[in-house]
Amino acid sequence: MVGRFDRSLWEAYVAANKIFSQRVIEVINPEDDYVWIHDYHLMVLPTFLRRRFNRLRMGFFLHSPFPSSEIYRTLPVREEILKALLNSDLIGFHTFDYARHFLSCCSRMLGLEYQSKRGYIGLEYYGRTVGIKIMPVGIHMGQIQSVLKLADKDWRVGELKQQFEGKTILLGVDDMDIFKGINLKLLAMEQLLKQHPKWQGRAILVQITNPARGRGRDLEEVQAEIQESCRRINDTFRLPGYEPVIFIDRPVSLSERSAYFTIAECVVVAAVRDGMNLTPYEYIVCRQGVSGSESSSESSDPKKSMLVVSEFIGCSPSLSGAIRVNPWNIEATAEAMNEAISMADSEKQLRHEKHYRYVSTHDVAYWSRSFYQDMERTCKDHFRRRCWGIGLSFGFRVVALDPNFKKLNIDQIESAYIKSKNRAILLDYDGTVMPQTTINKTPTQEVISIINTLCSDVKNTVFVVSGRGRDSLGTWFAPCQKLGIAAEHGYFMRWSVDKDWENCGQSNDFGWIQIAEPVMKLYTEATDGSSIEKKESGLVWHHRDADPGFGAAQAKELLDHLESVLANEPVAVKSGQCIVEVKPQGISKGSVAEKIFTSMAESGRQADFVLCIGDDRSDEDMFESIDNAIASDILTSSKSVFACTVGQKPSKAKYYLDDTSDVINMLQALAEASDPPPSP
Ligand SMILES: O=P(O)(O)OC[C@H]1O[C@H](O[C@H]2O[C@H](CO)[C@@H](O)[C@H](O)[C@H]2O)[C@H](O)[C@@H](O)[C@@H]1O
Repeated sequence: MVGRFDRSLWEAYVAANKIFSQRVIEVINPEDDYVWIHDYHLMVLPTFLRRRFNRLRMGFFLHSPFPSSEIYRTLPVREEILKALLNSDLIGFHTFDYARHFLSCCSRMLGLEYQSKRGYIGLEYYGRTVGIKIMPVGIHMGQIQSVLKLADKDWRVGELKQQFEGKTILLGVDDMDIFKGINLKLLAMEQLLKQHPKWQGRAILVQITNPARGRGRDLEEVQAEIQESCRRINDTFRLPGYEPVIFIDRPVSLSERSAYFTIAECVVVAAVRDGMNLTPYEYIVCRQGVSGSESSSESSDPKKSMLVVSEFIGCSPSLSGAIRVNPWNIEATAEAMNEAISMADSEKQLRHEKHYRYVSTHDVAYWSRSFYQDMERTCKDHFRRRCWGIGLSFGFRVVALDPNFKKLNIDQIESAYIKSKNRAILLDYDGTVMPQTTINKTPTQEVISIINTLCSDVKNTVFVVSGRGRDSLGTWFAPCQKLGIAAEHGYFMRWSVDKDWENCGQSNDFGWIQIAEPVMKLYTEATDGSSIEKKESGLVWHHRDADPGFGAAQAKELLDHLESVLANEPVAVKSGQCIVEVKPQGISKGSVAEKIFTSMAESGRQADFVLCIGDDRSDEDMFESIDNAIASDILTSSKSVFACTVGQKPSKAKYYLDDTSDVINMLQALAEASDPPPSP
C-alpha cells in the first residue's frame, strides 16, 4: 500500500527538529564552532539554526539516497525541505547520483542552477554559495583491525573452517528491512544451484540478518517470504551433511561477523536501495586480516576477496572490482554469483588488492577530514560578509553580501543626481525595465513617460543599451525622440530619433553564420521548446520554454560546441538568461558605454554622474567599462557613479536593486528630480 502524506507527521518531524535545534543552540559557540548535521532525521534543522545564527558554519550530510526529481516532486513539502537544506553551507552526498538528483530538484523546484568552479560544485543562493560535496563515507579501520586481533574471533574462525570444510561460502550480512533484498538474494542462490548444478553440495549461502528494528505489515510479508524461500531451497537441495542456506537471525557481534567474513569466498549484497552499505568494506578489511592474528587465514598467503553488489547501493560506484548487478534480475545475479566463486585466484587477488587500497585509505577519518576542509573553504568569507535573514517559516534564508555591495539607496542617488551637471544614464532593457516573465515586451506607458522626462532634462544623456534588434527597439521607443539606442549589444547605435543608425561592427564577414546555424538547428531539434532568433548581426538560441534542467544542460553543451567550431571566426559566443548568443567580435555593451563616455568628454561635457543598470552577463561589460573609463580619465572618479545590477548576485556592480519594479521606482524618483525641458 502506498502511504499518503500525513501532515501531522510532518509537523511532528518539524517539532522534533526544533527541539533538537534548541539543544544545539545551548551548547554551541556560533563564532568558533562548526556544526555538522547528519542524515534524513534532521533535514530541516539547518533552518532553525540559521534563523538563530546568520553566520553559523554549518554542514549537512545525507547518509540515505536522495530520490530522483520525478519521485521527490510528489512530496507536498518538497520546497520546504530543499530550502531548509540550503540554509547549510555544505551539503554532502555519498554518490554523484544522489547529488545530481538533489541539484536537479533545486533547478526544477527552486529555479537554482549549480556551477562547477575548479572542481567544486556550488549553488548560488541569495548571495551565499552553498557547496555540494560528493564523498562516500568509509569504515573505522582501527576498530575493525582491533576486532581482528581478538582471540575469540580466531577461535570462531577455526570452528567455522571446520564446520564448512570443503565448501564454498557465499555470505550475506544485512539488517532485516524491506529494502535489503534478502529474498531476491535467496532466489538468486536457488537459481545458481539450478543453473549450475556443480555447486549443489558445495556452495552455501550463509545469510546473517540483524533483527528488525521496525514493524509493520510490509516487513512481516518480507519475513514470511524469506522463511518460505529458505525452507524450499533447503528441502530441494539438502544432502547429507549439506544445507545450501544457513539463515542466522540473531544479533551477531562484530567479532563473530569478522570470523564469517574471514571464511567467505564472496559477499553478496542485493539491496534494492541503500544510502551506502559498508558491509563490502568490512569484508575486504577482514579478508586482508592483520598481522598479529593467529588465525591461519591471516597468513602471508596472497589475499583474495570477491563481491557481488547491487547497483542500487551507495558503495557500488567505489567498488570497481565488484560484480555489479540489478538484484531484481534473479538470473543475472545467479550468474554473477557463479562468476565470482569460479573466478581464477589471481584475478580475485588483483581485485582484492585494488579494493583494499581504496577502502584502507578512504576510511571514516579521511571522509570527515575532507568534509571539514570543504566546510572551512566554503565558509571562509562568512565573517567578512554582511548578512541578514529574511522570510518566514521555511521561506527563511540568509542574504549574504560582500561589504562593498549595497542596495541602491534612492535618496543617495537622487541627491547626487540633483548636484550633477552632465549625466550619463545607461539602461538595459530585458530584465531591467522589462520583467523577464512578461510576454508582451512592449514598454509600458509608465516606462515611456519616465524615459521621456529623463531625456528632456538637458543635463542628461540617456541610452537604452540592449541585445535586442534595432527594429523592435526603434518602434517601441519611437515616442522618446531624444533617447539614444544601442541595439544588438551596440552593433547599431543611434543618438536620437532624428539621427541615423551607426553601424559599429568592425567586419562585414558573416560567413560564420553558415557554421553556427546548422549547429544551433541541431540543438533546436534535439531540445523541445527551444528556438533560434536571427538578428542582423547575430544568432541567438533560446531555451526559456524548454525543460529547465535539459535546456540548461544543452545550453552549456551548445556554448562549448559553438566555441570550438567558431574558434577561428571573428565572433564571440556568450550565454545569458536562457540564451546562447553568437555576436561579432568587439561588440559589447562595454564598448557602447565607453563610446558614450568618450563622446560626452570630447564635447566638453564629461559625465559627473553615471547610472548604469542591467541584469544579465552582457551588462557586466558595461560595469567593467566604467572602471576602465575612470582609469583612463574619460570619467572622473567620484561618488556619483552608480553601477547597479538587478537581483542580488555576484556582479562587478557596486549596487543592486531587487527587481524591475525597484528600477522603475528609482527612475521615477530621478524623473521627478529632473529639470523641465527648456521653453521653446
Ligand atoms: O540586453 P537585453 O535588453 O537584456 O536583451 C537581451 C536579450 O533579450 C531577448 O531575450 C530575452 O527575452 C526573451 C523573451 O522575449 C527570453 O526568452 C530570453 O530568455 C531573454 O534573454 C532577445 O530575444 C535577445 O536577442 C537579447 O539578446
